[in-house]
Amino acid sequence: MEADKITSPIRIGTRGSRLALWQAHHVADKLHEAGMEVEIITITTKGDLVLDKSLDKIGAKGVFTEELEESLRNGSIDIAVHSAKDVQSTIPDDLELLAFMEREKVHDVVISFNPTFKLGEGPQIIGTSSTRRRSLLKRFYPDIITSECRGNLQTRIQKLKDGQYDAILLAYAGVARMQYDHMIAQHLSLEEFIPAAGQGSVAIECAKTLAFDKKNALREVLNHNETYFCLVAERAYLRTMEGGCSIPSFALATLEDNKLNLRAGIISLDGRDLIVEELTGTTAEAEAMGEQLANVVLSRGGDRILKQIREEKA
Ligand SMILES: NCc1[nH]cc(CCC(=O)O)c1CC(=O)O
Repeated sequence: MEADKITSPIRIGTRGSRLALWQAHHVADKLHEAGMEVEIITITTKGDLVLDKSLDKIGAKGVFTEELEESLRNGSIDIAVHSAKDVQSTIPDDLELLAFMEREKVHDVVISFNPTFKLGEGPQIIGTSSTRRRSLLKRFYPDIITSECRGNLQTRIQKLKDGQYDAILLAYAGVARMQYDHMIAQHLSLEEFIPAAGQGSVAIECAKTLAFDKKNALREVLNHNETYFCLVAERAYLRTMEGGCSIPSFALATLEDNKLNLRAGIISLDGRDLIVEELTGTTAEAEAMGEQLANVVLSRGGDRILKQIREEKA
């Protein structure tokens, strides 16, 4: 079936945060350009409701995805749109990731109302809810005090405005998409702050039972091949590390001249123990590279860090 032969509107399921809606509209625009009718359906997830707990304490996997996945199963939506970073490393058997959209810049940024703010200059309180960012801050800026900062981007920026922190750390992608660029005080280097697997890309999920022709038409319009291979590698790494967002692991794949490069690692919660390894291969090896690199990281001390994190959390 060609795109122009799909007659009923594609029902796009999304969370209700402004960033989620931006992503859903981004998908809708692409499908529309390709001649498809679309409908956006907003669904509230547990991650949107429970704002007083750190993500690693809510515990359940897929706090931002569960309700959307239920809607895919019962057929009330055709596709679910997620920040790729928020999608569990293993998705349920009856669902599949249909596409990864072209990535935005992948790095983290410092957001502050003080335009001359720089990390590490004097005593500072930094808001972040990510164990990865917290651990990396402790390593590279040992004098910094980190403080929980959850909620959607608007909520976090409001907390910053209220004076709860001197600055907060966010992914550039969300900041750019919400047009908060003017509040960026510092761009963090990819050498030190390796992003979380999937950061900056939008993932499209569907039920395996979605009509074959519909899947093909959607994939054709929404998938970005280069991004796809990078995310396959990063997500294979995450899965093999037994990731989940509570583990401070990170992975960044890049593709240049048909060579896939994967840099990934893990850091202890106190920031003292950092392991970063790197691998180069072909796009056909993306999945295997992720698995292999995870095993290298595990064998070079990653298993020790994971064990220590599990003990600290227990
Ligand atoms: N877990 C929250 C989340 N999921 C995706 C993004 C940012 C945009 C992206 O990486 O696609 C964010 C916020 C952040 O980390 O700043």
